[in-house]
Amino acid sequence: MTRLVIENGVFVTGDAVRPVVKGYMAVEGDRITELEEGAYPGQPGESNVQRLDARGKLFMPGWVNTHGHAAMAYLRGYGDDLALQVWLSEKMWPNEAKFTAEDVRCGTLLSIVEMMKGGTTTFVDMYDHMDEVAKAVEESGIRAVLARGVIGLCPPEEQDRKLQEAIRFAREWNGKADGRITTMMSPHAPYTCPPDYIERIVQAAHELDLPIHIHMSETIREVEENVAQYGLRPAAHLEKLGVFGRPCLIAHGVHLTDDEIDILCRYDVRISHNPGSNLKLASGVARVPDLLAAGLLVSLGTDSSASNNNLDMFEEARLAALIHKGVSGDPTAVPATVAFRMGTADGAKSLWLPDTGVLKAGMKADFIGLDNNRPHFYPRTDYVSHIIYSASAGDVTDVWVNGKQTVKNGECLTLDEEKIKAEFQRRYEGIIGR
Ligand SMILES: CSC[C@H]1O[C@@H](n2cnc3c(O)ncnc32)[C@H](O)[C@@H]1O
Ligand SMILES: [Zn+2]
Repeated sequence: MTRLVIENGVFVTGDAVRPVVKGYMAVEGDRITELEEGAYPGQPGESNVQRLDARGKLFMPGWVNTHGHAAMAYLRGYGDDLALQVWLSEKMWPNEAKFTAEDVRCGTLLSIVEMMKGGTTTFVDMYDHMDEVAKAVEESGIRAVLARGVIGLCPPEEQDRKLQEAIRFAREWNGKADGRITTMMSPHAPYTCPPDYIERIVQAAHELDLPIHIHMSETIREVEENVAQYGLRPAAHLEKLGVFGRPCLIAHGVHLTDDEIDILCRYDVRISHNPGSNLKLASGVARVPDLLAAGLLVSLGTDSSASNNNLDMFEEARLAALIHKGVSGDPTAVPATVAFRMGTADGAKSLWLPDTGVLKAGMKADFIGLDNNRPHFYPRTDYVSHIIYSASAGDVTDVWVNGKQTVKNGECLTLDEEKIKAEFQRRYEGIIGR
């Protein structure tokens, strides 16, 4: 087996024991095997070693994007400046209904190129035509946690069909692509899935032993309608339906009361914080400092490029570090170190991926290299501060996932970016004209 040794680099590890290592990192197969200070000593008579001089490079764990809908790239810049319900029902859903499986494949590939080039090594996708998404993940080399999102506002036969499809997809793809794909069950939201349908999805998640991913409490309107319709706020409603009896990741969680935070704590529910999408749709600002103080696991997601409008996790981490300071008046509300952890280690934990999100011997080799020689990386002071407050996706030069390089010198090695962009634009024009 070839051993890759990246030497003379700066490694921002995400590991509390050794946050920064100036030295070398060895990778064998899909794992990091060594991460040590100083010069690489070599080994007597060593062969099969690929040595990479990383002078001027800064390495960190790849970003973990815990919520999104990759194929919605087609709707980037379409339906801007609207609130969630109007945006969904008048702009997104009518156009998404026209997407073919092939459209989803190509849209997902475009988003994967964007994510990988921007330093994301793991992403969550909740969508339709998920076989195509899984194939795109397999081909690209990225890691993903995938779920067929189901909306139950339809006749019973269609509900059944969607649920069966979600079950089949989740069963068939879990652990595939060398273990890079895992799956979840995903009722879209309490306002799009009737209670009995959610209960059936929960039952399926129990049978498959899989987590649940769901949008929850994104807008005030949705919370008020939940109370009006079911007499409960969303957290109590989903608790009653058994959703939190499974490992669960909720997207958004913007409008939560103290009692709801208590419910989420009781079940160790994970929260994907999507600040960019929440700001753009004017949904509000999640109580992240309170969620963190309560001991909840909070990670970062972009949501789709139709509500963001990019998939840049540097931006999401910076927004998380900035908006909670602005809203609370407390400059320590979300420090840079916390924003970094939310986008990396806590993202991985939120997805039940214990072997990624941190650079350390024994972990999966999911990491990114940044050009550390750009002006905004000076002075050489606090690297985490520079990553959160100064860096951007364009600084990423190299990406490895599961020990394989997927981006080199800013070029995607596994996918043909130019071909994907050309096909994407052709398909976009077809979708809009349909
Ligand atoms: C059933 S597939 C996923 C579904 O989710 C929709 N969606 C995209 N962004 C959001 C959001 O911020 N809140 C709720 N739903 C969202 C998307 O349009 C798909 O139909
Ligand atoms: Zn979403």
